[in-house]
Amino acid sequence: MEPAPSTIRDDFPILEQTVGDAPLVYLDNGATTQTPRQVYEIFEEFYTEYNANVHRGMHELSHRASVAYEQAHDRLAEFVGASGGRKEMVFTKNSTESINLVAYGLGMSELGPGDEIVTTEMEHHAMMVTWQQVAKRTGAEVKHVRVTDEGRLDLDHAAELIGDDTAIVAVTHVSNVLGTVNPVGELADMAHDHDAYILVDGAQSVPTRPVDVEALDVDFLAFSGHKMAGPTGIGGLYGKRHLLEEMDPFLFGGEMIQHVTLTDASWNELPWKFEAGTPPICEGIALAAAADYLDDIGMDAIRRHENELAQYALERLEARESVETYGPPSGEERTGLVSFNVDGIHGHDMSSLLDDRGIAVRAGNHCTQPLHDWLRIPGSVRASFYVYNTEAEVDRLLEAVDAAADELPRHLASDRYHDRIL
Ligand SMILES: Cc1ncc(COP(=O)(O)O)c(CN[C@@H](CS)C(=O)O)c1O
Repeated sequence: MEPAPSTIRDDFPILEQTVGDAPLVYLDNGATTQTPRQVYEIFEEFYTEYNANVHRGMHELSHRASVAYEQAHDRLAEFVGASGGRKEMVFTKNSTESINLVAYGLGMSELGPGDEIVTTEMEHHAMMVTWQQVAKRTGAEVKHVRVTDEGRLDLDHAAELIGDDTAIVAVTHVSNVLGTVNPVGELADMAHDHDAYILVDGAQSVPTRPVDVEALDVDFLAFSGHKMAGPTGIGGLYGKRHLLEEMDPFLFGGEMIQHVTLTDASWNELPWKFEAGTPPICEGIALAAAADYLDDIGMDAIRRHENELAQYALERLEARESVETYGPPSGEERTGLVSFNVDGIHGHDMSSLLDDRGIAVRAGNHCTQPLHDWLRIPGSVRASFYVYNTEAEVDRLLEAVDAAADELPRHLASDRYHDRIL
């Protein structure tokens, strides 16, 4: 039996507040999700009972912290379907750092002139900028798979681009703007048919649907804890064990070494080789609690709930003549987000008006400027849902969108947000 959002909401006291004189409607989950008591209570337990550094102390507290931190790696490996446990799960700060770990550990060391990196037009800057910089520094060439008019990847174009010169395919699993769910298993087959690696950006998929890295046969998967009901400052990189064994670290220091002389060093075993210095210990332990929390709801139940809310919102937005929506049309499964604009109203004004009504959305380019250039818009308004959101909250959003069309002078750019880069 899937717990209803109403019972889930009891785990998120933050949602019970009012903003201005309206109950909070938090619809910015694509940026970061809220954290249930089952996760934030980990912090009190850790800092009152067993806070200590890991792998360094020969004492009880350090032992308990080390065991919990190590087991958290095993738990997150299990969460994404990795049978290799902690040997295939590196904790990082976030998806961005996970992607950069592959860029430095593999891209910078293995790519050169003649090699090609295939990515897509819908990538977040964490992928877009990282791989363009790898190309600039190695002489490799970046190619971008086109996005169709309906916001899907053009797979025929992908098949054209992925060839014998392709060294790595770097693709988002789910678009944080379009809501599109990309066929990364198919793209992995294309990459492997040409002996290329595939790195998947799972920032918006790991929190919202079942992800099985071995069934998909991806080589690397990046994700962030704060997008999956976990804390900020912790993320993960799944990597096939043999690939991580072959990769060199790019952060050096304590913890990641085995033996050090004045002139050289040998590396620690996986995953510690890639976790230099004191890690985010409690954050990692809390992330395992977040994985437990989401699994208790059920990742397929979350996928269904996300899609249902997105369809509910999209159908209603599509029905409004003054509203333009982005991504696949209603009826086609998507993740729990809808990006849109209301004719003549700047996204920042819309976001400001919604905020006045207690509704938190995001407006801007959502760290996908090339995608917005392709959409020929300066930005978009994005409502993104999670396990605790309800249809009644979508109704609040739509009522406010309708009110904006009447209340806001057209083309008035409010100065409240314009000086902020969103
Ligand atoms: C597809 C995708 N890929 C990478 C990232 C980066 O996640 P970090 O935890 O910040 O490293 C994000 C984060 N997107 C947020 C912040 S820009 C959004 O509002 O859409 C993402 O959506």
